[in-house]
Amino acid sequence: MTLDASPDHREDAEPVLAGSDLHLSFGPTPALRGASLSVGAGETVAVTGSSGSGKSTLLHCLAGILMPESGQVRYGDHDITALPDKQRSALRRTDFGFVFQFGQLVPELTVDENVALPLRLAGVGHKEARRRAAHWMERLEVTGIADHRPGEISGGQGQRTAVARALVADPVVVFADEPTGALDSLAGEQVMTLLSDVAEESTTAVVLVTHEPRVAAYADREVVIRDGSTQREQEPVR
Ligand SMILES: Nc1ncnc2c1ncn2[C@@H]1O[C@H](COP(=O)(O)OP(=O)(O)OP(=O)(O)O)[C@@H](O)[C@H]1O
Repeated sequence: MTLDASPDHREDAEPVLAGSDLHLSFGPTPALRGASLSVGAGETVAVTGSSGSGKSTLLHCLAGILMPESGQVRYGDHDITALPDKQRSALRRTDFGFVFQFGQLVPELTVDENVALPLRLAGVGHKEARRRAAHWMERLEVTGIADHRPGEISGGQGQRTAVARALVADPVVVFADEPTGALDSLAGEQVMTLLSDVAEESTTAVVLVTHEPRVAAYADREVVIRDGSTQREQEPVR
């Protein structure tokens, strides 16, 4: 699925992705109780809130990983919540990128193989995948460790590798769940600076879950979630 998401139309354009009035419980535990969030092309939206407030659950619903019990997630012409499993999985592979708290790199593969992996899985040839991976490794400043394995690199290098991997297939939306949560502040700032620069220069929309105000400050907008309900939208405090 390809969306027209020119950066020139960021301000007024339809959101690229919009979840509205999402509800989801895990057994007796309500995780989302009326959560809404939209993100536009080239925009970074931070989801903040205390532990257990529903941030990750909201991200997972927006990304089509979890199905809400009610509410909609619009992506282009689709309601993701109405798509069959197979189509939602395909959409995640082709249109979305993911960065998690612990990079979740494949330990047996080198940095450049990890970055190229989404392209290889999508059937892109070896040479072309390496070429495109090299571009993103340079952009995320991990070229010097291209032939290292995840066990041989620092946490910050690992997260920058994970960001390069999330971006390598030119996703429309990147979902980042506490991408700096396991890093010291300097390494975290480097990851966030690079991620927000890339989003700013491109049409990539970023949904960023964080409990750290310093990380949320990199976003264009902040959505606060409390007890499963999104509270208000605000400019992040810088
Ligand atoms: N798989 C699950 N099974 C049962 N309960 C869950 C599950 N995932 C989340 N929950 C519950 O749903 C609520 C919201 O959890 P969620 O992980 O979305 O919060 P969060 O804001 O991301 O928290 P944190 O900042 O601690 O990661 C919590 O009460 C949590 O215990």
